[in-house]
Amino acid sequence: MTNAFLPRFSRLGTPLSPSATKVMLLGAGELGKEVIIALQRFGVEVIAVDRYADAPGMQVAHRAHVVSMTDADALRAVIEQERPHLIVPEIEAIATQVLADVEREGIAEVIPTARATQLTMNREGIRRLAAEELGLPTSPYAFADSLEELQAAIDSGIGYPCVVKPVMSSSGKGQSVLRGPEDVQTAWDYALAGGRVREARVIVEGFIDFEYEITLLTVRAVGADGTVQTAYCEPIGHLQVSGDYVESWQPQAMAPAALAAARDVAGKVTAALGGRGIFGVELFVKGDQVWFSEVSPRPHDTGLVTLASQRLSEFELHARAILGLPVDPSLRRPAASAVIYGGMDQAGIAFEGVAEALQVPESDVRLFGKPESFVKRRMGVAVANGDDTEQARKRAKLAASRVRPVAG
Ligand SMILES: Nc1ncnc2c1ncn2[C@@H]1O[C@H](COP(=O)(O)OP(=O)(O)OP(=O)(O)O)[C@@H](O)[C@H]1O
Ligand SMILES: NCC(=O)N[C@@H]1O[C@H](COP(=O)([O-])[O-])[C@@H](O)[C@H]1O
Ligand SMILES: [Mg+2]
Repeated sequence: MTNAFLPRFSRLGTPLSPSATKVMLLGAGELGKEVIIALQRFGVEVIAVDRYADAPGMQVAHRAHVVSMTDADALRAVIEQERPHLIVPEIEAIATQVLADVEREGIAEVIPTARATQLTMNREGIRRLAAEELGLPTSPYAFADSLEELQAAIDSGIGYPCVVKPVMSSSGKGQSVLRGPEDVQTAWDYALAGGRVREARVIVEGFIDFEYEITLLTVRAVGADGTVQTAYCEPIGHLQVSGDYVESWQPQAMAPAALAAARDVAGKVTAALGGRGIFGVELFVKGDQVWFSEVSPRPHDTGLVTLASQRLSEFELHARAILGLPVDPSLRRPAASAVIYGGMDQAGIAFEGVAEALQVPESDVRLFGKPESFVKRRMGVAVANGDDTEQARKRAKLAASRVRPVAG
């Protein structure tokens, strides 16, 4: 399966002509926007799909469709209408059975594989694969379908502190840390409200008292000998607030043994998911010890830092890998990223202070162009280079702080 479609890409077509190499992005947020730009630099014809109009990626794609991607019939219809060669999921909330069907029927290749998207959209799928099939170190965990089951799981081994998350959620939605029995009811209610689907199922994880956490961007791409090979970017350190990333930097210094363990875990989990493309492997680290947390079979938000740090950003690496082209994961210069939030609930906001932000040495700003702002919606990011990550972090934070969202 992996190589079946590759011969098509030994040549790249002309967009909007019969020879076009056509790629459909399912999800067209800030990460997809950068992937689309990278694909278009190779003359790929790109179709962006998302649940709302004027999503960031739609603004740079050849065509766009507004589709509820969790609606299997609607998703199937847009795929049949467009007939892309490659389907590139950019978010988790997708009717993944449709992806499995179109892959099996040979209609399109799914990046990295339909199975990878199915396993990672639900925390249970990826956690059982990693811990039970691959034997990778993870936090202790259990699944629960009711408040009583949750309490029983905590009492019979997970203990406190622990973390409760809906099995289907992302960006920290519905997630909370429990310090004692008094927190269980609140955590359960919060998880039910924050899940992506109306499913009352949660994972409860033992709290890992890590020193730092990283994203290890791992690329599976076709090498010179025609087989898929694995390449690792330098580790990305990041800071999360309420389960959502606010700052990231690269490289994160690691003890050699911890780095080796991190690569080992990332290599095993990405090999099990298969296919081509970039993966964001999330790991917790303490000393030489490494725990697998989760993996995105697509570019990772903390990887926005690679826009400044690497010769090829994670988005360019993804584009190359999926097209069967060679990759280079090397770091160019230490860098950091800092998130710019909307700060208000309003459509069509504006941004002041960009000129002042760009006065910061070696800085850059990306404004995603999301049509509607929410207080905690990520609307942009500042990135900056430095002689080391400490300097880069200071610069990125300073640049981000100078960008002021204002009512349009
Ligand atoms: N078991 C744990 N022990 C300690 N910290 C944890 C644990 N699980 C999650 N966290 C913290 O919460 C953050 C978010 O968790 P996780 O990645 O599982 O959520 P998510 O909703 O999938 O977020 P995203 O979609 O942004 O990756 C982690 O990066 C980490 O900082
Ligand atoms: N952690 C996953 C992640 O960062 N995904 C990125 O955020 C967008 C959704 O943003 P929105 O919620 O503001 O629409 C997604 O489309 C993707 O680019
Ligand atoms: Mg995560």
